[in-house]
Amino acid sequence: MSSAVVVEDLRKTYGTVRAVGGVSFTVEHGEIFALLGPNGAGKTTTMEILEGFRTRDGGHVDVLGLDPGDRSTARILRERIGLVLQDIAVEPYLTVRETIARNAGYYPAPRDVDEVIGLVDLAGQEKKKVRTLSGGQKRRLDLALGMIGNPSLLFLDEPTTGFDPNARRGAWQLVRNLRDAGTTILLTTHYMEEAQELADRVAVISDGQIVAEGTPTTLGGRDTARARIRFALPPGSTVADLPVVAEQDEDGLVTVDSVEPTGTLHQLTDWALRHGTVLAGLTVDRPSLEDVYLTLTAQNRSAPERTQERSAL
Ligand SMILES: Nc1ncnc2c1ncn2[C@@H]1O[C@H](COP(=O)(O)OP(=O)(O)OP(=O)(O)O)[C@@H](O)[C@H]1O
Repeated sequence: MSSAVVVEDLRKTYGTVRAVGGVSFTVEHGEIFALLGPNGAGKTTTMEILEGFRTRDGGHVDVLGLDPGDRSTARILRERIGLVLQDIAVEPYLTVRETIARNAGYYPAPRDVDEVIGLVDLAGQEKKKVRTLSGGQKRRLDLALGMIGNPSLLFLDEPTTGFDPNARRGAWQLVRNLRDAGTTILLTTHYMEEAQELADRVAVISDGQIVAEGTPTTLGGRDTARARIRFALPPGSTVADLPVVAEQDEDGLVTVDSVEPTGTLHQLTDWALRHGTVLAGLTVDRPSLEDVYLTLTAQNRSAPERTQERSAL
């Protein structure tokens, strides 16, 4: 079976602003794919083109075997995708149940309304008018509207913004359950933890271009990056006493960067035991997804400035 979404060399410009400058990626059936990127990177523009809400200037796009720019198949596509957008207009004077039931009527084979109310954890709130919902409850209603049509492909644009930590974890489980039941999910998020927890694969988009793509654990060489070993310098010792090269910060914490942490740790713990001391607060880390993301997007942001500096010389 072909991929759920294929994007090749997608381009979109608004006036003089290049929003998307040659983006390519694929989303396989049954996976959760996350687009990460700073404000204005081009995520929403990309999503809107895939959803059929925005025209493209160039490139090839295939969503569930259809071209979202083709008006003749727009209705078929609309029935097979679900949308959770950043700002969904809903009738404020309808109740939660009425809103979900009304949207169910737009699809040929919708999910059961009460089942969906339960899934998004709005049971007990179904008689509330939409205008009285809290921000997080409103967002859960958005999720309900995205999934009521039983879509093959669900677009989630910053799905958990405004959620408290418990609600966020609940929403993550719901999204995983949808994926496990066969729904393909394409999401944007600003929360690295969300991408780490949910995504099978991520692409980082910066200034209209994809700067890295991979699994949350391997993105940007995270898995092979140097490990960072940290601990408190034992009393009476200096960094020069340690058996490896180390740096000490003003709080007394020692940092050792290592390409081979097993051996380095062995040297350090052996040294500590021989000196009858401990490496207090010992931790071993690789760069977090956020570290990698910040490096990737900072490199991209600073590139035009460097060009300017060079040209000023
Ligand atoms: N309708 C529009 N008209 C003109 N420029 C636009 C329009 N929509 C977006 N842009 C511009 O295109 C660029 C990409 O915007 P886009 O909304 O796609 O980014 P984003 O990655 O979704 O950002 P955010 O994380 O803030 O939602 C930005 O420079 C933005 O100002």
